[in-house]
Amino acid sequence: MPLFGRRKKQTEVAEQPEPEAPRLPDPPAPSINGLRSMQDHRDYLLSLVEPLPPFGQNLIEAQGLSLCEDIVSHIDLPGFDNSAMDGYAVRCADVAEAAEDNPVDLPVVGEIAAGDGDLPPLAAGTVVKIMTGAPVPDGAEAVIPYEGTNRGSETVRIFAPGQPGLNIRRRGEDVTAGTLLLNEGDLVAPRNVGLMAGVGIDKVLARPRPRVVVISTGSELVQPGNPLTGGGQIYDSNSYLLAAAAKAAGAQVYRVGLVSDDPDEIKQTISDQLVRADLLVSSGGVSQGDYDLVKSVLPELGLTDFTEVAMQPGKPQGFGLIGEHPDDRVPMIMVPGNPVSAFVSFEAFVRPVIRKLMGVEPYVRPSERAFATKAIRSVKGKLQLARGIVTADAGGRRTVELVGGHGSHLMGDLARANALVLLGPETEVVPAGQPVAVWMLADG
Ligand SMILES: Nc1nc2c(c(=O)[nH]1)N[C@H]1C(S)=C(S)[C@@H](COP(=O)(O)OP(=O)(O)OC[C@H]3O[C@@H](n4cnc5c(N)ncnc54)[C@H](O)[C@@H]3O)O[C@H]1N2
Ligand code: MOO
Repeated sequence: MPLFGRRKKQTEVAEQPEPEAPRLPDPPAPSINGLRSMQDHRDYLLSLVEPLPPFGQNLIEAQGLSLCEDIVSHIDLPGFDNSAMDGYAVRCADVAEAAEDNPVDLPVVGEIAAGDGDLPPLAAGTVVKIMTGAPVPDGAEAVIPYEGTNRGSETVRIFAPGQPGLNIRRRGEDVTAGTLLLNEGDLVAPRNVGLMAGVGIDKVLARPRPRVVVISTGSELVQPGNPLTGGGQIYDSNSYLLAAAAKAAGAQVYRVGLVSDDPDEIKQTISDQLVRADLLVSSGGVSQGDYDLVKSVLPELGLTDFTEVAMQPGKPQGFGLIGEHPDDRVPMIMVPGNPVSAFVSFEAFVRPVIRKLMGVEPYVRPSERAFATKAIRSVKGKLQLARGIVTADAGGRRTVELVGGHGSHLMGDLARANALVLLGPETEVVPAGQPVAVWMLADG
């Protein structure tokens, strides 16, 4: 029997490709003069963060948060018929003829205070004293306030008639059991907190406030409250500015403050903060300078994207997903150090990301319209975010005037402004009387 020789299979050693180093998804291509547009950069950052998972929040904590459930009342409000006035609960027939010149005397058979229960019905020909909020007994049809009586204790003299329902707040006239009070996605306002407490709810499912850690970098920086000891020193305003803005946007803020231009200190500080951050925000060190270390050091801590955006101020921008483990990476937005640039970058990028983490739409501040009182000049080729003061004229029409110059160090002018004026890359001049887009900077 022929032996069919079997070729010994050659063990093929498949070439293993080098595992690809993890990196951020491809950023958008430059679209304006070789730079990335503000919208593209913002959309890119928004695509890289997800809303935080919701959990049960105490009512007070929930104020300002976005609900992740519908809220239904399980009780009626009011929960029972009750008196709207301090006075006497009566049967209408007993006081039908009562008037200033024809008082009616009736025996007072008891007193009901707010909180009392198990009440006997009101017998014909009698009244009962009743306080505001106290339950109205069966049989009583109206409440005559003290002011329409002689306030008697054993017997009361009544000078006014009462129609059925007078001064009685009916069970369920405000809210009935089963009513939808709030929808998933609604923001919880203080009055909603009151309503939910009023129907007995103490916890709601909502996304938490993002924990935002704010760091400013720069060896020239001095903590406010301390003296400036050397020439060239300045106070760290950015960590305060960014922390305050993040707080106003709804975040829970940890202001770490200043870190000097030392690579190890920057790395150590950022690594130490990861554990308590849903978002890191740093200022400074993202431009071309020899000591702009954020840009050179951060790639060692995670996946980063440094770019230039076609906007002024706020051109140099950095973003990262920081941390070693893919599941644990924390987003970080690195804004430029000039204070106005830092603030404008906050409005353009950090605020939308905070809102996405909170699940609060719209993520982007809506542009509104205001009419230039004087001609506004702009620099072509970049989106200018100039500082402006918006006022309503006599007819209620919004007008806007620029405040200060274009310099991104002009903090005084920024503080005087109440709006950012958006002048597109094509704009050279907006003639007086023409509309421009503005972001109104609501304070608080
Ligand atoms: N050769 C180039 N130089 C610069 C460019 C460029 O394209 N080429 N871009 C300029 C622009 S635009 C900006 S914006 C800044 C951004 O610089 P950095 O993000 O690297 O910021 P720093 O150099 O650290 O600081 C800039 C400026 O801001 C002051 N600063 C920084 N931190 C604070 C703080 N916490 N509180 C107050 N003030 C702060 C700092 O002292 C500098 O004056 O780069 C331009 N240069
Ligand atoms: O971009 Mo810088 O922020 O113009 O001053």
